[in-house]
Amino acid sequence: MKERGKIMTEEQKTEGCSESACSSCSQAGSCSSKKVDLHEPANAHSSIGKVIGVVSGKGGVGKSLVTGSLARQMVKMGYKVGILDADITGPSIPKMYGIHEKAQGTQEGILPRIAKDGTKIMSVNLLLEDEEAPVIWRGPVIAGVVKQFWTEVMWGDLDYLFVDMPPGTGDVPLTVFQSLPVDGIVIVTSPQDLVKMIVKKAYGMAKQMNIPVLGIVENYSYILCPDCGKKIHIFGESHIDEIAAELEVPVLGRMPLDAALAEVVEKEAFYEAENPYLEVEVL
Ligand SMILES: Nc1ncnc2c1ncn2[C@@H]1O[C@H](COP(=O)(O)OP(=O)(O)OP(=O)(O)O)[C@@H](O)[C@H]1O
Repeated sequence: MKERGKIMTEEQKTEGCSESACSSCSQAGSCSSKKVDLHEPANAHSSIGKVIGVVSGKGGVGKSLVTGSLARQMVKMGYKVGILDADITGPSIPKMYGIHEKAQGTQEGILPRIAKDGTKIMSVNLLLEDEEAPVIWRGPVIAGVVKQFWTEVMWGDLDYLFVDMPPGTGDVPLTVFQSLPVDGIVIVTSPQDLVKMIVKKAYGMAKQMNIPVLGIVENYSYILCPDCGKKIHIFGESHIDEIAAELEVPVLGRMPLDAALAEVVEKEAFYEAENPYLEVEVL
């Protein structure tokens, strides 16, 4: 199926035939170019409503914080939520939620850890002997682990599974997009001009994989002066509206650098985090 150096889109996987053409084609029975579904089956003990990827074109823009915030929002609305930490070399989700115990396994799969607000979490840090040990694995091994977080983790009943992706458009996002039935992605960005190009790369990748972009979140948009309440745009003027209009996707929030959010992460108590800057109803 794979062509060297090319991402295969859903259309390309059918090698030129459209799905609707298949049913009326005289060679339908013997044809080898039928649409191939590369999605891996979830674990038999998982029943997952929507899978939402949280991506960023570059590192450090607050992707994990946004993943957690989206999860919190859905938990507060009464949904059953999980977070699959696909950021294998820089996992931060378990620590944010104060989880340091290892995940347990049974004959049938691996059990995610459950945070104090009920969010189910799986991360490589829940499997490593020493959570501070670096993960020095090659791309295909990392991608394989992410796939196992889908096929071997017993997620149970979830309305939403958020996938905290590693930054960029490398091996792991590609594996996630190809192997998991991702319903949509949220792109996290920061205000610098350079980011425009980077957002377009993340958007372009999702587009090529036929995955809807649900919206963009701009982080580090401003700081609020504690004395006069004025918004100070430390990274310069925002380009988010321009980008969103060009790509025809909604802006889901503009987050300031916020001491309360930083504190709840430092306290490892994200299960009680409030993020009032995201305008997300239902994803
Ligand atoms: N709006 C914010 N206000 C305060 N602190 C923030 C904000 N956004 C992110 N941070 C803090 O900045 C740090 C980096 O954020 P985070 O880990 O979410 O980034 P990331 O994009 O996931 O990073 P990486 O690309 O390395 O995975 C964290 O300590 C986080 O708590």
